[in-house]
Amino acid sequence: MLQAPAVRLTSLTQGYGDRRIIEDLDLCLQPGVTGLLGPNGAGKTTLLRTLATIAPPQDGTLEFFGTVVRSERDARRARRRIGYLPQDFGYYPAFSVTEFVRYCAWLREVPDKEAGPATEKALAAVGLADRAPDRMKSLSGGMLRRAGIAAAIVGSPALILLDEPTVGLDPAQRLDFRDLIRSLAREGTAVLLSTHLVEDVGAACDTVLVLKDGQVVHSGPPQQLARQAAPAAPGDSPLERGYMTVLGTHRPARETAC
Ligand SMILES: Nc1ncnc2c1ncn2[C@@H]1O[C@H](COP(=O)(O)OP(=O)(O)OP(=O)(O)O)[C@@H](O)[C@H]1O
Repeated sequence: MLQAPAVRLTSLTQGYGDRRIIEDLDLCLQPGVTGLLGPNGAGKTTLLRTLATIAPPQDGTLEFFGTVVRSERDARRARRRIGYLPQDFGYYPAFSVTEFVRYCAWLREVPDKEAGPATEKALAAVGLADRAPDRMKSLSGGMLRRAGIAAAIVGSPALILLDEPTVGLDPAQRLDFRDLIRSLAREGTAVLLSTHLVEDVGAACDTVLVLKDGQVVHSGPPQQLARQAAPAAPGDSPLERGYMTVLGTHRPARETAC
């Protein structure tokens, strides 16, 4: 039997008040790493917040692992399986790194017995085991970001939403981060990675979505995006040129991968 996709959006409309940011969007996410590229203001964060069930859709259907979200109760149930790293995440400065990640595990209702080992595992995965007892306020910007990544992956959620997770990471940590999300994907996790770093997408993603004005204008493997590159398109790599090319042409394409 075919497995239900991690996420299925049908005719999603989302915005702020009367302002529509995303309109009539269909989208399907499978296990693996999906990169989400798009210019500033394209609607990436709006999409991630919707998938994190922070803001209910203005219209359309949101489905996780085959179950449609129809109520706050459904949303809460879905949230147990979703790890989310917002672009700007809040934390109590006086919390230790362990307390912060454990608190995020508690918010996601990771069972008490599992929360301790899961916290240790998540901190080890982002290379922060040695800073576990330190206060959050003592971390550097890149370390804070890694603590946020640990909070998103703690308890092994089946769907992980990451909003610009590699901002502030040094090159070695970015390479480790790519390894981390690839290994999560191998275990069957669906990872949605919103980023402006095209090379992260080329190195770590199975699929790339390009969002422009709230519409998916390209969907497919990174190699396919690279093949779109027009000879005169700006960029330092085929993938960057392909990205710039599809942004320039803006052909709305329905995402129908599953
Ligand atoms: N809370 C809000 N209230 C009103 N408008 C908002 C709000 N948050 C975002 N917007 C608007 O929604 C649009 C999409 O913003 P969003 O943050 O989703 O884009 P993005 O693709 O994540 O951009 P960036 O790459 O700059 O992070 C923008 O025009 C933005 O001004």
